[in-house]
Amino acid sequence: MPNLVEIRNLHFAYGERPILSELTMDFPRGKVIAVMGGSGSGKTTVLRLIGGQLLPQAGNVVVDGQVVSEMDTKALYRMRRKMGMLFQHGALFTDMSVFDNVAFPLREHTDLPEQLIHDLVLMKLQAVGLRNAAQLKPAEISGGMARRVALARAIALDPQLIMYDEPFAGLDPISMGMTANLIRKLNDALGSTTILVSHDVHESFLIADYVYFLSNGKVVAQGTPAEMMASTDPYVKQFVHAEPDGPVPFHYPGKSLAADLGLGEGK
Ligand SMILES: Nc1ncnc2c1ncn2[C@@H]1O[C@H](COP(=O)(O)OP(=O)(O)OP(=O)(O)O)[C@@H](O)[C@H]1O
Repeated sequence: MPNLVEIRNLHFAYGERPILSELTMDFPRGKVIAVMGGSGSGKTTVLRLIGGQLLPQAGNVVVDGQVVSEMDTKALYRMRRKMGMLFQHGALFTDMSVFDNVAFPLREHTDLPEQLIHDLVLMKLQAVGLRNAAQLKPAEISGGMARRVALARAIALDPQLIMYDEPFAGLDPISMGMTANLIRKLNDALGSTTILVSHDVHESFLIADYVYFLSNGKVVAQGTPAEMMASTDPYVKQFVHAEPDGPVPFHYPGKSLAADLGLGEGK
């Protein structure tokens, strides 16, 4: 199967509230795929469905040929071991050194001897340029460095699939560029597949092979970054060129301000 992950005709609702509908997406092996869209468009929900933390009401998520909703607990656990995740605000353990943070998944999920864990951790830290920071505590390094440590931790088990949720959030431009390059380099070095949830167009387009745009729980546009840059679709244009006005409304849907102020106009 050329795709490591496939989503087919998926519907998902939180209780009564529909979040994703008729969602079909492909995540080909070896590629970096960006999932973009405005706040609340359902991007994080897609990651949770792929990780099996949420189950769809209809349709399927297939990971490495297996339907996630049909997996038993053991199979789910096996699958998750092959996934590295870097969550939004994915914090480091503050009372542990950089070294111990990266060693954590190895100690938790494997029976490898401590000497081997030591070497593996140093290799991961070397890959993110922080081998010499191994003994520092998270409070002693910058925000950009902390993000790189979190990256090293996410790839500690050499995952087949790496999922990042807003990895650039809160970073300065230099750290952002560095993190983006690392995401691409780590994907290629590990021969893995990367799903990158972000609303940062510049960084995502630099490293992604393919881009999906979500709006209101649906794919509204997809293609290579170059295709998206050239797109005349109003949604894509608004997003790519950061235009404040367009198909994406600024206001959360509901009553009009006039109605709320009791001015009687509309609802
Ligand atoms: N546990 C939950 N229960 C009910 N609704 C939820 C829950 N988690 C998220 N939602 C809603 O689902 C919608 C999609 O959320 P999701 O986090 O997937 O969006 P997102 O595209 O990742 O947004 P952002 O970029 O702001 O993180 C939002 O409207 C959110 O309010």
